[in-house]
Amino acid sequence: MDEPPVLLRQDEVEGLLHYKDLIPRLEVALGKFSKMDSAEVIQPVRTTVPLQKYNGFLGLMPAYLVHEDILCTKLVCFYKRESGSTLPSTQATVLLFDPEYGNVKAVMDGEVITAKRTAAVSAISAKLLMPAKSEVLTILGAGHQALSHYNVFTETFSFKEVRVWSRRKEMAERFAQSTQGHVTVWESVEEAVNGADVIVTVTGASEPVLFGQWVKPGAHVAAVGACRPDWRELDDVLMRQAEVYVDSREGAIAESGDIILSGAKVFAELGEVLNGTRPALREKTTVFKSLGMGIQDAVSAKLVFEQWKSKH
Ligand SMILES: NC(=O)c1ccc[n+]([C@@H]2O[C@H](COP(=O)([O-])OP(=O)(O)OC[C@H]3O[C@@H](n4cnc5c(N)ncnc54)[C@H](O)[C@@H]3O)[C@@H](O)[C@H]2O)c1
Ligand SMILES: O=C(O)[C@@H]1CCCCN1
Repeated sequence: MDEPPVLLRQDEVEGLLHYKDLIPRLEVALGKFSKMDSAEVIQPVRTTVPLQKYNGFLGLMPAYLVHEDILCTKLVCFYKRESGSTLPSTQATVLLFDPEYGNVKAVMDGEVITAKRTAAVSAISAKLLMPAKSEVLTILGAGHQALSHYNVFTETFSFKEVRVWSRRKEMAERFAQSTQGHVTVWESVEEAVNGADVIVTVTGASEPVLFGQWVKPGAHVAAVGACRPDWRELDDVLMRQAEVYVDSREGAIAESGDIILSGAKVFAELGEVLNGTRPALREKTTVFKSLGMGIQDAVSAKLVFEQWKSKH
């Protein structure tokens, strides 16, 4: 307990955190979260501190998984950046504690954890909710989350076609050059999503970029951006015509502009589907509205720490 915390840099976390280990643990954690049992999982809705001067927020994301004895918090700054800005839109650090003594066991980069656990949860949503025969994946946005989503979606599923759109075409082209498999670049969102079975929205937009009239009936949308109550990625038509799933109802009604401003009803949490207490309406148009949860960072951090310990 008196040992100083281990410091794990981004490249170390990258080498220690793998989707095949992460996804099953996230599924267990999401299921436990949705049982709403505070003897099992304690996770307050994230606290946000506005950084108005810089168009951003500091988010504090503590969580305690009681049975697994994982106490963790992520500290994440996120910003709305102007087009062409070279500044990062997210910077995160994760602290893993010894819950008995209260000391910090590890301080680790939170960028890779945020990228991988968010994409992994979207892949869980797609596994449950995308059409049984899904051939076309469209990614809207071409940043960090776009790449982690591309990686886990192509690792987990077999799409025939992967498309990307970004508000700056050169960024979409750069993205397509950086991926292992073939990705086609599209100039408009409308064309990019035409006929798509799965659509991932990973933009920094605060106004809708995806409109319901363009979305194929029965498609699945994993909506990852727009994490403030007045920010949108999806329009009212899509929000009202889709069955809406979330990671946390409490988080969604506090933080999601797409849900609050459209008046859409939340059908279920992903954890409820995993627990079998709410159905996966795969044949309907579905939206998974992701906001991100502290327990996702906690299980990721524990995994990284276990892997690191097994090598030292
Ligand atoms: N749900 C979660 O758990 C979670 C976790 C991390 C990040 N996020 C969110 O995901 C989004 C993407 O994060 P990232 O790390 O990939 O960011 P990034 O900065 O690496 O990429 C952002 C992408 O969005 C595009 N973009 C920015 N503003 C836009 C606009 N107004 N209209 C259209 N496109 C726009 C950029 O061109 C870029 O392609 C952000 O909104 C971020 O807050 C969500
Ligand atoms: O859950 C997260 O880590 C992110 C941080 C940035 C804003 C949206 N949610």
